[in-house]
Amino acid sequence: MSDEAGGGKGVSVRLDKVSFSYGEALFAFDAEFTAGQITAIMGPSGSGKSTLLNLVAGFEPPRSGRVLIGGADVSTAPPATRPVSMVFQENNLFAHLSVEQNVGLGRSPSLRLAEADRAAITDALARTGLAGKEKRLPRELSGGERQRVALARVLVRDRPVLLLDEPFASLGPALRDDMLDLVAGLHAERGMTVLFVTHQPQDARRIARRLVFLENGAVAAIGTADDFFAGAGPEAFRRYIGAGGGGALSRDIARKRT
Ligand SMILES: Nc1ncnc2c1ncn2[C@@H]1O[C@H](COP(=O)(O)OP(=O)(O)OP(=O)(O)O)[C@@H](O)[C@H]1O
Repeated sequence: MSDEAGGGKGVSVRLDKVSFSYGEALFAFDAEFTAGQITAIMGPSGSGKSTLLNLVAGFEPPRSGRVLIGGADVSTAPPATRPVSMVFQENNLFAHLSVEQNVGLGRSPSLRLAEADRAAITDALARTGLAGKEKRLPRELSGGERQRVALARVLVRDRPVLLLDEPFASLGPALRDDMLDLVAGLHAERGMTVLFVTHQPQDARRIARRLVFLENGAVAAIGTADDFFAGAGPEAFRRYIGAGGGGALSRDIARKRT
């Protein structure tokens, strides 16, 4: 498991009494994500996992409360100005741009690239196993390769916060493990703060130290992944992952009042 490794370059992410709504769907998030750690965000479909990431990324503005990144209030800051990279399940790439151009966007939105940028892109492509595929278009890649391109872009952007919204959900188990190991390797080297939305318990266990469990648009519990998977999470979590009931709530897992 990778955690607190690297140069400690990650910064904390805090949702301070954030409220938000999509019509009748209400959200109330109050949570802190520790700098430099990988936190898995789990919860039933519709519980608000993507919404939470969108609030951090700035794709949605809070109705009230504050979003703090590295202690700075970014609640009204546009997405492009936030110190954040994000990888989605799909559609991370521009279809008409080559692999190297898609990665280059991580350095310059206008693709005006200096020599140092080009060197960083070449390095990122090598590190993600994409050397030789620089000129291909996204449609000429496999699903796993496309996600590698997205991770190469994360590498060249080098932001202190990485948001992963089920990035490997459509990949098979072995490939998913490879990709998770790649993320863990990047994290070990860069020490960024990672918020990792996943429905897969084994994926959370593989790379996350902490776990945040959402229910009905709010944080229901926070604790270490080890405690959650040792059966100490709330019953709703055990139901969610399909484990049997029973077991007391660990004192190390803070159950949130909703
Ligand atoms: N753009 C939107 N407009 C209106 N409602 C939305 C929008 N995005 C999400 N919702 C609603 O908000 C709720 C939370 O959605 P969200 O995508 O955050 O859940 P999730 O936990 O990520 O779910 P899943 O595991 O299925 O991806 C759902 O009821 C969803 O229908």
